[in-house]
Amino acid sequence: MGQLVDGVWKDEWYDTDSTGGAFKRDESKFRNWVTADGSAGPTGTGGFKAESGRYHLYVSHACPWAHRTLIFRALKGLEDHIAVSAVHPDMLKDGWEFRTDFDGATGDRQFGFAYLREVYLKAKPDASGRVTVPVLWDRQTDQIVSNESADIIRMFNSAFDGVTGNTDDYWPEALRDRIAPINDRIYDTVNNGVYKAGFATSQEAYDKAVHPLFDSLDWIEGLLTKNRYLTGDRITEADWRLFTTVLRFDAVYHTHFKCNRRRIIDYPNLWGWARELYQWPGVAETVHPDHFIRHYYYSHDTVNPHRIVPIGPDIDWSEPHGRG
Ligand SMILES: N[C@@H](CCC(=O)N[C@@H](CS)C(=O)NCC(=O)O)C(=O)O
Repeated sequence: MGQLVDGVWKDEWYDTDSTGGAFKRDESKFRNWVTADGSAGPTGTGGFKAESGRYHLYVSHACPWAHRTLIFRALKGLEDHIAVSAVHPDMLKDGWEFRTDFDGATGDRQFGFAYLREVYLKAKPDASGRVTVPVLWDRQTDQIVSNESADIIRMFNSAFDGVTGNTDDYWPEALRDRIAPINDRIYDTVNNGVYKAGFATSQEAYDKAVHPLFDSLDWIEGLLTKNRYLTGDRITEADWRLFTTVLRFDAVYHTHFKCNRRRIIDYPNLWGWARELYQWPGVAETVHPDHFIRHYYYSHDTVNPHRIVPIGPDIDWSEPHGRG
């Protein structure tokens, strides 16, 4: 894996020497918003009106951040309006690639590029930073709208309602004060927490990540004992943001990232909740375990140098969830 420095690709792993062994995630660099009328969103510049066929989404089926955007695309009926290209699960010295020799890896359906970094360079020839998925591309102005999944799911939640007629709302006004702090804790300790534990190169950095991770899973189990969903009886973006990490936990993070105090199936309420979300209409079709199992065990050679993909647990996601 590598990154761009002033438009030039450098094959570099995360530098954890300067941070006491701790993994620090880069800030996303493209933060514009698609809105119903093209007015500016909370960050960036305006000019990105919600229109059918105008935007293209680049994802990896391995990536939990990109997976959120695919789930919102499905929940909001955007499949016919926003096309998708999916990278190959192996992320090696050239970063994400558009090879097609893996089921579900589509190649670059817009430009026929070989590497995702070419998409970044097309938008900004002197781009610097990590080349990450997801990326939302504007075909009309030929630029990246956003590479921040948390923003993209909010755009998908409402911007295209006039195009699709789907007004389902996962960021309801009345619950925002409840959702935001739950998102913050789950982002830091769970979504990003598994990466901080897994990419740590010192015991101290690992310990600092793994304890808050399991404290949060215990706290979430408590919430789901009382409530059907994280904020009560209504499913919100907080649930979907957590789901993509939970989905990968037992097969990948438990082993590969050493998050092995408990498995998700050891938490009865969290496990039932996870099955309910998996069984939600349209969601199972967005789940590609072959991509995420292959990606993590095969791509991170500092974590798993021999690239052996372990046998993995038998998990039945279609078992009735009993959350009714
Ligand atoms: N904040 C970003 C994070 C995206 C991200 O880190 N994606 C990972 C894949 S799971 C990636 O593309 N990493 C490539 C790299 O760091 O070089 C978001 O949520 O959209």
